[in-house]
Amino acid sequence: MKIQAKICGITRLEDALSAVAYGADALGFVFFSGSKRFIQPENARRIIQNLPPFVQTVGLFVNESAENVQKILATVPLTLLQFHGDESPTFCQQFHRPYLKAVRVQSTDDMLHAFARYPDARAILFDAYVDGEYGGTGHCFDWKMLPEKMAGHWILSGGLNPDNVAQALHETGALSVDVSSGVEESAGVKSPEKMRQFLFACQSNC
Ligand SMILES: O=C(O)c1ccccc1NCC(=O)[C@H](O)[C@H](O)COP(=O)(O)O
Repeated sequence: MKIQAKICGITRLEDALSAVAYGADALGFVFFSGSKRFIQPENARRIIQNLPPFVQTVGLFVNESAENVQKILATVPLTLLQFHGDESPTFCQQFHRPYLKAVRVQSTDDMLHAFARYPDARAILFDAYVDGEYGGTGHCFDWKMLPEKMAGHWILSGGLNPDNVAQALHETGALSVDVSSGVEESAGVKSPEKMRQFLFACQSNC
């Protein structure tokens, strides 16, 4: 099975084009003003307009107001929404768009409950829990916490990089991965070489 990979925290067109050239399936745009990778909606729109048509464009939100999510949706052609805060199922559903729900993992129960709580999510994204931070931390969670059987689609995230992604895929059986800081030169600036290595490792895992 082909491993699907999302490169998150895109802020520059050249990074988006490199990621796609190396085989990324999805690009993430962070609309959370507390992030070092925040992108203005107009800039995200300009980048997305220059992408080939079949690349998924993921808009990432953290406890944003519904009004602001709607405003961003009116400007930016997003194919998927990613809710990375404490959003309720009702909140996530109201936009009538496919969505991912991120869970910052502290226990196996957290993961099992997420599938029950967000049954209509396209996938649950499992990320590391770091106190006081919502994401993009560069930390892994303990993959041993992953349950034997998942109730739906899921994405492995948190602290992945070119050096550990093959091992992560091998140990967890993940079919979809997400990375941000592990393929960066500095916050919000991606490294073409790290993205190439990361995506090559994913593709070699088929
Ligand atoms: O990337 C951010 O700055 C960020 C900030 C607040 C909430 C979520 C954020 N990123 C979400 C992602 O999907 C990241 O790719 C995910 O957290 C993994 O990040 P990393 O451990 O740096 O690979």
